[in-house]
Formats: sequence, structure tokens, C-alpha cells
Amino acid sequence: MGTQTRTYRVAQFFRAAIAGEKAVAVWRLPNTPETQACVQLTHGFTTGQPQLERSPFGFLFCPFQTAAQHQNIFIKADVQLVDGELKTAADVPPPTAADFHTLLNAENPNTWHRGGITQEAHYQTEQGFTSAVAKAVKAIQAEEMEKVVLSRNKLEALPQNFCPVTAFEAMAQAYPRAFVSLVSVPGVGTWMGASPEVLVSVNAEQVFHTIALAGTQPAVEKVGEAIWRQKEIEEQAMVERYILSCFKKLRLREYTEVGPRTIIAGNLMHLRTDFKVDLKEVHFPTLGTDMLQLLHPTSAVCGLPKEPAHQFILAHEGYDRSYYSGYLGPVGSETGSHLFVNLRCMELLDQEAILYAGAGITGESDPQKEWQETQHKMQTMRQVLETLSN
Ligand SMILES: C=C(O[C@@H]1C=C(C(=O)O)C=C[C@H]1O)C(=O)O
Repeated sequence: MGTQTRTYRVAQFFRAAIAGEKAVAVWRLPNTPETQACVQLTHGFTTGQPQLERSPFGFLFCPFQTAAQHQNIFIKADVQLVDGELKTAADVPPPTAADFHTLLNAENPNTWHRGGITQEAHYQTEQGFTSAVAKAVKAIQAEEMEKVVLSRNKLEALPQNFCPVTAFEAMAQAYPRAFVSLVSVPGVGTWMGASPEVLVSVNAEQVFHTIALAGTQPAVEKVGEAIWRQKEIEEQAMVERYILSCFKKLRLREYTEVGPRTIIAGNLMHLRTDFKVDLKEVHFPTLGTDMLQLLHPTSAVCGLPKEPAHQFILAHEGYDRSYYSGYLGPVGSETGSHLFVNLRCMELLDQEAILYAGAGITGESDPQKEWQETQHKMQTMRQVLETLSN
């Protein structure tokens, strides 16, 4: 009986990767039961602008804005865990694979990779956030831009004996419709989240998919009874328009558009419109890569027009978004590439987590309500931490 036929738990896989100083990703796609994981056995996981079509199987993890300390990361799936079984990529040298097997069979500690020395983090206060929102409203009323997404971060204590894989499992159970992930990269850090937002996805049948997601309110029992104000309707329509402008830039005219519909994301509801393109029909095999380049950061996390909104964020947000509102997900897999916006997420420090959330600001925004909205969005991760401390 060889080690290949043994089955492993996700926690074993994750802990072996951490003990071996390797980059590792664990994820579960929306509305699917399987948890998948991959580890890269070599170093050198920074990458340039992603090329989805030519990519080997792996996991992308990209920041809001690339900088020296926040680079695009690609975790090549040297070894993957599927239904408890290991699959090793053909190009992995046998001694390298054997070293990882040795680690897998050892008792490894419950820990995770930490980020660099950039953790002189600033945390946005209620006063700081609401005054940035008030400034944004003025700038929008002065027609300097139409919309800007302002966000903030918050430090929360981790429960005693916190285990990231147990937290991942709790998230996966609590949020079946979300993209649930746990990513840990040496020198970069450890992030986990339950994202409601597809950025770019191209499935095995070559169908491209993206969504316009915006507008937020606490979830009601019956989605059909949701009532949306003009502010949210317009805010979401801006995201739609932005996606359509990207299609136009690529001279793409054949797509399907469904929505906006009300969807539930944890304790919240959003408005969502789905756009799909059959890449075989339109003969546009690189649409995924091209749209990724044009879309990120979308007006759901940055604003409209993109440039002035981006500049406003850098000037007034008052902290470093790092990988929050970047994007992440598997690429080059048997089922295609599925990238999501890194939202409803947190970054793990030693004893604490940094939670992140933002809200779309328009000319009608009320600073206090926008602060409440970020509180509600942070609840997605806070609930997971609460479940684990009980
Ligand atoms: C910015 C976030 O969410 C985004 C902003 C939304 C909004 O402004 O209503 C809604 C969904 C997301 O596209 C976040 O969760 O931090």
C-alpha cells in the first residue's frame, strides 16, 4: 500500500504546507459541496498580469493595487487535495513530492503564514470614515466623480485556539452560496473570506460570466418582498454600465444580461445582474483575460469614473487595502477559471484578525448609514469568529 492511496484531511494538508514554508490555498466554489486545496512546493509565487488561458492549474491571489509589498501571487498546484486524495502535478520532481509526503505524515502545529513588516497598520475610526464619506459626497455633488467605494478595517481578537481550517469549515457551512477561501503565503500573510462577487469566470464549456453587484440592505425573510431605494438602484446600474463599457471597448456585442435580481449574501441582500458570453460562438478565447484587465478594480469596489475614484480612495481612505477588494480563485482547473472579488474577508495576525469592508458612496449617501453598512458587512466574518468562540 503506497502513500498515494491514503486519504488526508484538509487540516493535515494545510498544516503540512505551513510547516514546510509553502504557499497554500483552500477553497469551495459557490453552491458546490467539494472543498479543494493546493500547495506550491517551490518558492517564487509572485506573478505579473494573469493570463487565464495559458495558465497551469493553480490559485491566483491579487491585491487591490499592486505595490512592492503587495504583488500578484500565483500558487501553482504542485499538489492538490481532491476528496481527501493527493494528486501531484507531472512536473514535480519526485524527491520534492516525497518531502511533502513526509511532512503530511508528521504532527504539525496549528499556525499560519504572517505578512511582512508592513503591519504598522492604521485602523480607520468612525469619525475618520464618516468624514471621508462626507468629503466624497461633496466631490460627487461637485461632479468630480459619480461614485466612490470607501472602506475601512478593524482589529478583532481571535478566539482561543483558533484554527484557520476549522474557521474555513464554519464559513463553508454558514455561506453555501459564497466563494469561501483560505490562502496562506509565506511573507505575504493569511487571508480568509466568503465572497458574494464573481469577477471573471470561464467554465469548462467556455462560457464567460461576470456580475454587476451593488446595493446593500439587511436581508429580509422573503427575497421577493425586498424593496430598493433609488440610490441603490442607481448605484448598481453604474456597475452594469461599467461592465457594458468594457464589452464595448473589446467590441463585443453578443452577451446575455439577466437582472438586476435581489440576492442574499449572509446577513445582507444585494442587487445583481449576470452577464454571460459563449466564447465558442463569439470566437473570443481571450475574453476572460481581457475583461479581467479592464474590470479590476470594478466600480463595485473602486468607483466611477475609475481614475478619479481611485485617486480619491488613495487620498482619503487613510489605510492600506492590501489584498482586500483584490481578487482570488482557481485558474486553469478542470472546471475552468473562477475569480472572485476579495470581500467579506479578514487577514489573520497572531492573536487577532483584521476585518475589512466598504460601501458605495453616491451623491445621496448619508455618512452614518454608510458606516452602519460597513458594520453589517463585517458581520459576515465576525459571525464566524463568534461561532468558534462558543
Ligand atoms: C465593498 C464591499 O461590497 C461591495 C459593495 C456593495 C455596495 O456598495 O452596496 C455591495 C456589494 C459589493 O460589491 C464590501 O463587502 O466590502
